[in-house]
Amino acid sequence: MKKIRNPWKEPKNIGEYNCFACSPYNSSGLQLEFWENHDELITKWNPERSYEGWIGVLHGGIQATLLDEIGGWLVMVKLKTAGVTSNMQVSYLKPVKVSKGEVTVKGKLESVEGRIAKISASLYDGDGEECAKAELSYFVFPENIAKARYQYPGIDAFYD
Ligand SMILES: CCCCCCCCCCCCCCCC(=O)SCCNC(=O)CCNC(=O)[C@H](O)C(C)(C)COP(=O)(O)OP(=O)(O)OC[C@H]1O[C@@H](n2cnc3c(N)ncnc32)[C@H](O)[C@@H]1OP(=O)(O)O
Repeated sequence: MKKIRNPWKEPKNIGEYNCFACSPYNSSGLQLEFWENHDELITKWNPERSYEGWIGVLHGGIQATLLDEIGGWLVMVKLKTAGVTSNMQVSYLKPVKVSKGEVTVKGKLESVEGRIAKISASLYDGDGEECAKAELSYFVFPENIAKARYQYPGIDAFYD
């Protein structure tokens, strides 16, 4: 698995880079990191009880955030541009027990039709069981727009 570099992780971005899911500077956020494994993008995250909905169960909104974020980074790494989520459908298959520890989220590009990228993503609990999955549509911007408006730094910035 290849580690993906976070191109915005620079002290000069403190206070500016606040993504709830991926900013290392957002103390209220998930502070996700990413890896690439062939056609998949992967993140791992250790839930704490403060992210529960029902007792002991990871809140479904947090699960949706994890599934959405893997899509955002997949667009940046695999399609080499930036996009925004235009649609996502989540299926919650089994409760994610916080006590089972680190969850793993994997995303994969399914297709690109015009400006819409279709992405599938799955969330696995600490036992490796698939507990949620999503079908995502991302509206993908041309690279020049991504660079001009979305701070997209270009693909080389994601690799050491
Ligand atoms: C300091 C460092 C910080 C770094 C910071 C990093 C953060 C790193 C996080 C990454 C990971 C995020 C992962 C979370 C993902 C979400 O959470 S995204 C947020 C949730 N989603 C949204 O907010 C989307 C809301 N929906 C929409 O904006 C619109 O419905 C959609 C999806 C853009 C589609 O709209 P549409 O009307 O079908 O499309 P349209 O208006 O034709 O085009 C949209 C825009 O693209 C432009 N465009 C499209 N195609 C072209 C083209 N070929 N040429 C030029 N312009 C074009 C259009 O001009 C238009 O621009 P504006 O008019 O808005 O200025």
